[in-house]
Amino acid sequence: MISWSHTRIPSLACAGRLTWKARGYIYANCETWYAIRKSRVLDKSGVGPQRIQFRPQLVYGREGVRGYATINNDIDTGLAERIDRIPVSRYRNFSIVAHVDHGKSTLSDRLLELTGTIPKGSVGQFLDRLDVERERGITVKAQTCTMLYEQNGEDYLLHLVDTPGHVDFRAEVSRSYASCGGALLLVDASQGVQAQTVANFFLAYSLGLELIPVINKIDLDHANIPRALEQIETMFELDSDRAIRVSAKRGTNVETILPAVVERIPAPANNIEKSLRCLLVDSWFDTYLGVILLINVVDGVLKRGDKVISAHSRKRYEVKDLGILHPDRKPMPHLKTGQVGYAVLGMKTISEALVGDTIMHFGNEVEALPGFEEPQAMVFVGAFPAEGIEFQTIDERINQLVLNDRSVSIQRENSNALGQGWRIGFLGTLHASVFQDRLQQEYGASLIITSPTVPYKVVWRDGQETIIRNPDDFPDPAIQKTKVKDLLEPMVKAIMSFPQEYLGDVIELCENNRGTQVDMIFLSQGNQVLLQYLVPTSHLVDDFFGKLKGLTKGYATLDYEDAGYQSAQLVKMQLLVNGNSVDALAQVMHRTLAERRGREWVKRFKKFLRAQLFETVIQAAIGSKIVARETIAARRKDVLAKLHASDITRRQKLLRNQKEGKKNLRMIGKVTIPQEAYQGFLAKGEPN
Ligand SMILES: Nc1nc2c(ncn2[C@@H]2O[C@H](COP(=O)(O)OP(=O)(O)OP(=O)(O)O)[C@@H](O)[C@H]2O)c(=O)[nH]1
Repeated sequence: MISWSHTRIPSLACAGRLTWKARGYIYANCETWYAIRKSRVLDKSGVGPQRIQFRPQLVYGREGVRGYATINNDIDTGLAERIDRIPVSRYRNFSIVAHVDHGKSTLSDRLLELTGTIPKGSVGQFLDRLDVERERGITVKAQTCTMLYEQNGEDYLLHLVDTPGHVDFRAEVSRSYASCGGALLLVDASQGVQAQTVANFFLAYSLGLELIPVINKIDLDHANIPRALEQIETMFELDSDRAIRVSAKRGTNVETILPAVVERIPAPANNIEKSLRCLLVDSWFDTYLGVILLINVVDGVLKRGDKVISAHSRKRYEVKDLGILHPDRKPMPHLKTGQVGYAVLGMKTISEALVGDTIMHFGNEVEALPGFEEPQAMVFVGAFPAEGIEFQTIDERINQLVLNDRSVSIQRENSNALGQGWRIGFLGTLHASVFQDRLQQEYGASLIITSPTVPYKVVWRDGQETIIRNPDDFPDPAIQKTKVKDLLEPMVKAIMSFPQEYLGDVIELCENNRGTQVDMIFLSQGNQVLLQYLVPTSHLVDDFFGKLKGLTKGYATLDYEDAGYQSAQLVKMQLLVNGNSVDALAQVMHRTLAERRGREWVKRFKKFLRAQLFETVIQAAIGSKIVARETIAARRKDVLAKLHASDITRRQKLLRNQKEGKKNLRMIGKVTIPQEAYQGFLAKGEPN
């Protein structure tokens, strides 16, 4: 019988020579795993490599096999000197931007292979390191990688950023643009320009980035290269003759990309003599090292042991470690102007690392860099532990996850129906579902998640403004009458792209969702339409994209941007069970939707609520006004079961007593709402 023991191994930074008994699993984080995979794994006699199996989170070997892997954490002086010899004029910082699934991560893999940064045939989509990214095939976090590229006998230092394509993660894209001189604008030849290609293009263009159009997936049978070329020319006014045609999957023609990068993307400005200014681009938490920062050295040189100060918090730190991501952390003696790399300053919590902050030399402080706007949560949900799960356990888990996803905002909340929980804010619905998946995947936690809600704004008569993230906090009609001046709802500008034949249906969908048309452009000789509508965010998060895809047989793509607040007739609808409000289910909505939704709600909740011993009344109410009502008859206990059929007086007495008893019950009794009723009501399906 095999008995497995569990051994934790130190992370790369503190590991020198790693030995383990392969009788047990060794848990390793992704980077350590990759380092082990690359290092030679030998058995005791040095014969190896042994049959060791690798998976991202796990390294394990056959029973009885002993082995060791050597992980080198010293500075690779050869590499450091090679990088040092490269002048800043031969640095190129660029990102790959595209619509979802147009092949950014696949192309990144090819470029990493071409430059020898990763071995050929590595695990696909190398820069998508999170499990959830691999499983869903989407990039959630922007990833940076340094590559060395030789051309005509000269070395170039390239910094590549693989950005997420999905609109929820747009903040990641704009942050990564800040350290880039240009971008590869990737277009799938079979799909052509899509909504997010347009949005990403305008973002890059507004920042003055040099764009190189790349047509990908030319290997596909249904690739339509002329259409893609025509679209980039008419839409973006980019010279289609200079577009590069590749198949990232097969590697066809990808070798022409890097020479174009070298030729067309400008080097970062050379400010090596200036005082140090590093822009904090990203941060993440490592159990062993604490907070790791991704920095862009805008001016000067940052060295190990340097004393630095944060422009934002004025806290002082010492540089404990720094280096490049190649693709894992490779320690270096210093990072120079134009370089993008990691730094460990000994920060204990992620809240110390404010993205957009400027790090400067202590005692030589200069003007801070402009920084970034923090992305605002666009959708909120209430989350509550399911029955049998401790609040404290999940609380720790959720906070751990938030450590690595700063864009998630979290606050504790209390519900009369579901107990203690959290109100969690996300950048969008995909972001919310990715986060839930991560929770379930990484911790196996089960949660009850309430319907998504958007942040409404209340303007009070005294001029103050409040953002309402929890529908329960929305002012009641009585308070509105006396104290509220205006109620506003958040809006988005939705950009949709789809074949023209669906135009009528899509316009109807937008109008039904209280949309206002902004613009309409016909592309590809009128075959493709680019439609822009102003839509309330609450409608967008209510599966607008799902409905759009359904109408267009999956051909439509959607992108959106924040369009501020607009005055609206808003009401809070509550669900009452025997007169008691179920706070976790309250929702704010437009007045015109209230009656229909109210009727749907009470019908739906009735389906999931089991009959009680007394009559149960389910109502949808706006303030004191009831808009819909359903009744569940009392569950009748058969009090006559043991009675002889002919005993009529006794029979009537028993029934009379039962009726009386129920009356009392109704007065004092509380409806027991099982958690499955909430779960069922909030989920999309029907009861079993
Ligand atoms: N046939 C073909 N498929 C490709 C090519 N490039 C990428 N793909 C496939 O397209 C799908 C999406 O590729 P990814 O590289 O994950 O796309 P992405 O743009 O990084 O996706 P997000 O990170 O979600 O935005 C994968 O199934 C790839 O295998 C190509 O040149 N030819």
